[in-house]
Order: sequence, then structure tokens, then C-alpha cells
Amino acid sequence: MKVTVVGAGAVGATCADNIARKELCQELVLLDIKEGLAEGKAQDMMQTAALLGFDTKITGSTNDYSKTAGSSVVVITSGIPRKPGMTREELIGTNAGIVKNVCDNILKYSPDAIIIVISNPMDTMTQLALKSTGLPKNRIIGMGGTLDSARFKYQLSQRLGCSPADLNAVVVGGHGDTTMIPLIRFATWNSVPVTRFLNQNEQKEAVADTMVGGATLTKLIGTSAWYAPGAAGAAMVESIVRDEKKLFTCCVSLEGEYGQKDICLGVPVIIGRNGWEKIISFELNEEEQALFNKSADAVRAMNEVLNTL
Ligand SMILES: NC(=O)c1ccc[n+]([C@@H]2O[C@H](COP(=O)([O-])OP(=O)(O)OC[C@H]3O[C@@H](n4cnc5c(N)ncnc54)[C@H](O)[C@@H]3O)[C@@H](O)[C@H]2O)c1
Ligand SMILES: O=C(O)C[C@H](O)C(=O)O
Repeated sequence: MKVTVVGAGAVGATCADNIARKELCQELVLLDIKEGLAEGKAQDMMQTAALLGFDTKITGSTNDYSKTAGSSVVVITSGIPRKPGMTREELIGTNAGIVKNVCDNILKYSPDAIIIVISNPMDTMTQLALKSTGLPKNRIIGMGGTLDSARFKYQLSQRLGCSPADLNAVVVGGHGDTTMIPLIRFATWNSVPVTRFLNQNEQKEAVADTMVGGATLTKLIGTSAWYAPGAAGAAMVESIVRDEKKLFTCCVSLEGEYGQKDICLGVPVIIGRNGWEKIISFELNEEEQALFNKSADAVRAMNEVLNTL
């Protein structure tokens, strides 16, 4: 099995590193437009194989898509990241052109691939990938909620003094500072609602800190995060190639589910060998549904910008 990661920058390289360490495929191709970058990082990673003991063969390519031919999964991380003070939405002008170009090339060489979109603004880039490739909706998956849900678990675990691995918590809606919706009502600590252990103030803080999780890291680092984003992308690849049927919140095309249609937005889905296989309904209450609708309005407005570029 072959997996391609487009973009050998911070997120792409981290995602590839996770994929290799877990031996999720026999062949892993890292591709970037910058001369030598993907080849160099691929070699560097291959030189960890003897130390870490993995057998995945990683190769790099400078924009030669013939090397990616026959990939089962392609992860798109190419594009510029935001700087402190920026929103993800401000990246649309540059990244839409990059993602469209990458999609055209992927389609030429890997017409059967499942595509995971990471580049920002991710919800709109997922919509763009769906439209421009014309692939069946189940094969286009945006990565945002998987990361945001991991961050929500981190924020809750800090307040509960527990392991993030003991928590279940999901973030739905858009992958934006104001569009994501951490569903505190559904969050549990080994099956017990976290709302039993955290007071109103702690709950509000955990939600608010999750929503600005990406912006907080961007301010600290000077560019956006990569460890958790790369790991989140690899976890989704793992669920596809091992047909794990794990539940992740992903940005997928809605056709009436959660009261929305003609839009790609984050909802809980089952991920397996066919891509996203099923949307799981969490039965939002009135307040949560209103937030979801507001999130959809904001993402829809951003999608409209695509027509003006
Ligand atoms: N969805 C999420 O949860 C999430 C999380 C983190 C980052 N991101 C986004 O992922 C993207 C990448 O972030 P990063 O930190 O890795 O940035 P980066 O600058 O480190 O890497 C981006 C890479 O893309 C390459 N690239 C640019 N145009 C290309 C093209 N046409 N073809 C191939 N490669 C091309 C660049 O040369 C660069 O190496 C950004 O848009 C960022 O906002 C999204
Ligand atoms: O914050 C960003 O711009 C990158 C990414 O979307 C993230 O949430 O880490």
C-alpha cells in the first residue's frame, strides 16, 4: 500500500513521521514544491528506521506526481500557515490556488485515492477538494475536529487532573477560532459526564481555551502548530488503512445531516477503508444546533469567497 503526503513542511513531515513509525504502509511518498525539501526530509526520516525499527520505505519528490501514482491515501498539507494575529480564513487567497493545483495532480495519478485535507482554511479547502476532484463524497475528508477534540481532551484533563486518554470529548462545526463547538454536554471521563466534576466556570474555560487552541500556539511559536495536527492526520490514515472504523469528528459533505446541506462541516463520522463511511448523529439540543447553524453560515460565507478568487 502507498500513502502520499503533499507538503513536506512542519505538519506534512510530522504526519509522515507518525505514519512511518506506525508502519501504516509499505511505501510513503513525501512531496513538496520546494526543491530538495521532501527528498531531504524523507532521507532524514529513513535514517531513523534503524533506530526506531520500522520498515516503511519513505521517498521524497520535488513536485513530480508520477512518484505518487497509485496512492491509496493522500494527505494534503501544502499551503501557508498563519502568523500570530491572523485568522485561518486569511489564508484562503494563497491556499485555494495551491490546494486546487494539488488536487488536479493527485487525481491524474491516484484516481482511487482517499484524500485527507489539512491545509487551511480547512473547511473551505475540503469543499474545494470535493468540487474540483468530483470524487465521491466519502473519499474527501477534512482534518480539523480530530485535532480540536484532542485539544478539548487536553483542556479537560488539565482541569480534572486525569489522563486525556480516559476522556471522550468531541468538537463539531467549523475549524475556526469562533466556528468550532466543543460539546461539553457529551464529554465523559470513563463514562461519567465531566459536567459532574467541573463547575460552570471550569467548563466555560475549557471550552474557550479549546476554541483558541490553534491561535494560542501560533502566538507562542510564531507559526501554527504541527505535532498534534500531524498526529491527528496520521490517526485518520491509520483508521483508513487498517479499516478500524474509529469515530473522529471530520469535515465531510452534509446532505441534510445535522440540519445542513451543500456544505462540508465537522461532524462525528466513522472512518474505515472506504473513507468516511457513516455520519453519527449526536442529537444536538436547541442551543447546540443554533451554534452549529451559525458555524455553517460562517463557513458558507467563506466558501463563497472561492467564487471571487
Ligand atoms: N486543519 C488543521 O487542523 C491544521 C493544523 C495545522 C496546520 N494546518 C494548515 O496546514 C498547512 C501547512 O502548515 P505547516 O505548518 O506545515 O506549513 P509549512 O510552511 O511548514 O509547510 C507547508 C509546505 O507546503 C509546501 N507547498 C506550498 N505550495 C505547494 C504546492 N503547490 N505543492 C506542494 N507543496 C507546496 C511548502 O513548500 C511548505 O514546505 C497550513 O495551511 C496550516 O494552516 C491545518
Ligand atoms: O491554528 C492554525 O492556524 C493551524 C491549525 O488550524 C491548528 O488549529 O493548529
